[in-house]
Amino acid sequence: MTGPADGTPRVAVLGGGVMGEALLSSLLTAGWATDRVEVTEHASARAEELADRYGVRTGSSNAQAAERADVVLVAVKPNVVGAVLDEVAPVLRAGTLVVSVAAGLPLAFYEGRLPDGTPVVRVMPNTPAVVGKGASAIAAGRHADDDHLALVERVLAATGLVVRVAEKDLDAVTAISGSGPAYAFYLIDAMAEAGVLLGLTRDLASRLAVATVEGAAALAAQSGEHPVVLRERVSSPGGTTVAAVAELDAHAVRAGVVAAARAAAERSRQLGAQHGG
Ligand SMILES: NC(=O)C1=CN([C@@H]2O[C@H](COP(=O)(O)OP(=O)(O)OC[C@H]3O[C@@H](n4cnc5c(N)ncnc54)[C@H](OP(=O)(O)O)[C@@H]3O)[C@@H](O)[C@H]2O)C=CC1
Ligand SMILES: O=C(O)[C@@H]1CCC=N1
Repeated sequence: MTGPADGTPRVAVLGGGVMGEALLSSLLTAGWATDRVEVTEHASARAEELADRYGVRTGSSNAQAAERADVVLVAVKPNVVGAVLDEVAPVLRAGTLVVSVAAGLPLAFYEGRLPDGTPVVRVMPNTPAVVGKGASAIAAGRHADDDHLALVERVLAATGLVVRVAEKDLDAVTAISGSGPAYAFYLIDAMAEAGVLLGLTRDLASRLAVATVEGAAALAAQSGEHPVVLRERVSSPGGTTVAAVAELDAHAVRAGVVAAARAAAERSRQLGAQHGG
């Protein structure tokens, strides 16, 4: 693995949007010095905002940033990835690791556009990475070895859980953890709205909903018990919870979650076919 004397590879984050900023912030939290990270953005106002907030170099040239980098993190929308790869491919130094968070696009798409032998790793992160509570899955391309995966794990160290998967599983991962925070926010919003309907103030209902979902997730994680067991423990015979869960079943909420995840996985496959062909 190439890298400077201090062992910290130089990273270029291409695309400083929601996910690019999350990765930038986690790199700095993981100990990267500000002069080892740079970000490209084509909107100059956003580039300035990131430079001010994080003290890193920002610019608009993907090629210049990639040329200097040991690790190139692609964090643009799937429909822009092809153009960005065409910009950076001619200047990549041998051994530079390319890492992409784009949904759907297969590793073969990157390998076909980058110099032969370029190591590529796909990552599916999620937005709770911003608070160190993310869940990411990583999959290695043909030329990426264990050291490359270990480096990606180091890059993601401050984002939360990181798991290694086979590429074939990434559409499913995208449907569960990539898009999943939106399902949880949907539930939080619905619970808060219900609280308002029942007469609570919006502020109180929101705080209770957030703390309850956070607490339930922490209990599930720490106890290691099956969610059904944890749900049964909340459900007194003839009590309030069984009455509520019967309504969730009657409204097919479980089937709705399954259908939502299937739709997300299918959309991930479509994005790959649409922009990665
Ligand atoms: N958001 C999420 O929860 C997750 C997103 N992802 C993936 O992350 C990637 C980025 O998504 P997200 O951060 O949400 O999207 P954003 O739109 O927030 O970020 C993309 C950023 O890239 C900038 N950009 C566009 N074209 C270029 C270019 N040619 N060179 C440099 N920068 C450019 C955009 O600027 P401008 O807005 O001015 O066009 C924007 O700031 C996507 O591929 C997505 O699939 C993966 C997992 C989760
Ligand atoms: O909605 C999207 O396409 C991206 C990928 C996973 C989460 N957000």
